[in-house]
Amino acid sequence: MAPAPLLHISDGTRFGYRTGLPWSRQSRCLVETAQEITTGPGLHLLVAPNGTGKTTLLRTLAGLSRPLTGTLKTQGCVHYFADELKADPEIKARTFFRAWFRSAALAQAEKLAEILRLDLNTQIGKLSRGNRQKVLLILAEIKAARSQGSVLLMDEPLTGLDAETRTQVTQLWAETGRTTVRLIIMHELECVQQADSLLTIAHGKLKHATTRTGDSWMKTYQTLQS
Ligand SMILES: Nc1ncnc2c1ncn2[C@@H]1O[C@H](COP(=O)(O)OP(=O)(O)OP(=O)(O)O)[C@@H](O)[C@H]1O
Repeated sequence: MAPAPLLHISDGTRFGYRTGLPWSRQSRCLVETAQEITTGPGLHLLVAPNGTGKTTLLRTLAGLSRPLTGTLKTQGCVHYFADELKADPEIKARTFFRAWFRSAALAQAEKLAEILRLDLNTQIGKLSRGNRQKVLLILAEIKAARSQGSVLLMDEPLTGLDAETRTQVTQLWAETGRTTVRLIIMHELECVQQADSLLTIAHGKLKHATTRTGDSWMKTYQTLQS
């Protein structure tokens, strides 16, 4: 059996970007860990104000850039999804899924489309923003489910979805895929009933809460930010 997926960030790891010419590179740190952080299978939310470095952090965890200092460890198959679906606008959603999946996986994708009220016969370019996000969400779910232990990193996948769908999706995340580490950047914390932890960036430090403060993750977020 494959080991459980996990995500580990050592204490003192710094995330940011490098500027300047190769012989005079300068590092700009956006966020650093104030504690060692380990997340196992479950739903983990990354919520922080605009411009604090969430996307930079997620891209670094996905291996698309290096941390400025420190070490990261991911165990499992890492899937990273940026905030917008990149696909040929002329193909129908159904054709898109047929290109990715076969048999049982395709049936799961079609089932999920039905649950989320996505019309598979519309060209991707003619879908609304929210409906395009559903295509991305379904792709992510099925890809993660097909791997033996996945680390699923998603950047604002709920943007553009209506309130009912947001609640539906966050419930689905909480109830399914206990073999997947999901780290999700979002701003829509009010729609989350269940999650396993919350990460936030406050004053340049990455903070991690594994239990709720009070009766909501929103309250936990406010406490960590204060
Ligand atoms: N390679 C780079 N070169 C220059 N600036 C950069 C680079 N990477 C990130 N930044 C800057 O760092 C800041 C944080 O960016 P990032 O996209 O990680 O924030 P964010 O928290 O995801 O923001 P938002 O919530 O608005 O999506 C931004 O001001 C961005 O322009």
